[in-house]
Amino acid sequence: MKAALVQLNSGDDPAVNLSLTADLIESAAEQGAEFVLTPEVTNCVSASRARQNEVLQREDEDQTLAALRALAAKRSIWLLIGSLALKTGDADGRFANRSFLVAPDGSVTARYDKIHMFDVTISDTESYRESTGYRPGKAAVLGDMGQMRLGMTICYDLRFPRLYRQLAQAGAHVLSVPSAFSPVTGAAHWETLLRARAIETGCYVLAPAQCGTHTATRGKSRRTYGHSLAVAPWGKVVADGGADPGVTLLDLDMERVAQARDRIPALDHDRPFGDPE
Ligand SMILES: O=C(O)CNC(=O)[C@H](CS)NC(=O)CCC(=O)C(=O)O
Repeated sequence: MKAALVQLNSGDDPAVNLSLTADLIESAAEQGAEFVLTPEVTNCVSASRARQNEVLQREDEDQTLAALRALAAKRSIWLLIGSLALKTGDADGRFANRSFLVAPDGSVTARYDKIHMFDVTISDTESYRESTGYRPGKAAVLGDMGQMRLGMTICYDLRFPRLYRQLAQAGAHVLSVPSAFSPVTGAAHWETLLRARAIETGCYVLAPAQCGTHTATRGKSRRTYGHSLAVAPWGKVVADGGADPGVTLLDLDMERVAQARDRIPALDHDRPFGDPE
């Protein structure tokens, strides 16, 4: 199966982001992609709670979701919408950071809310408090794509290997990690962590990413690392989206999943052990 990673530089206007995203998905489909993946917060990258309250919608009213479902159906492709920022109706006003797996008939077959929140101080000038704006999900999700199963994760989840192991042991062949990684941690950790998750699980790892400089909030712009990556089950990087928005194609070969697991059956070799003595 041919897959495509869509790399975006989403701003804080969902209508503009939708139009750019749809163009890139169309281009991927033109080039033969049957499975297209977009990054975390495809619909809106903004650090302004006021702006988010103004432009974000609930899932049942969200224009991006409706339009991308229609596009998947029109092109008859599988589509992973890496995530959408959505209103939830919760009393505390927090949003959901939710990933959608859309089938070629346009139906949503799986949805996953990001579990691990990026509440991190990277340096004196750079910190993130994701849990202020978003409510964390509580459940791991495996999407059914017929011949293969997709373990759905988002961005900072990447640092929690237990989630990936459980998804693989529950049947995942492919793991999605749509992201908006920081440039600093991206340069230091991104490729290594993605390759490790692929090697540990014998899964393909598909990580479409946000890139570049995003809309500024109170004079402070946010930057993301780019380099959408695809890693094969033996650990080789088979696609790299570079620094700019665009589409990167790759082949998914389920034989390679079986081969990697035959050679190193570590997924079946867990043994019980107690707390460290
Ligand atoms: O802010 C939003 O609207 C959506 N959420 C994100 O972009 C999140 C929280 S700021 N980004 C990450 O998880 C980056 C993780 C990362 O960079 C690392 O693990 O090193």
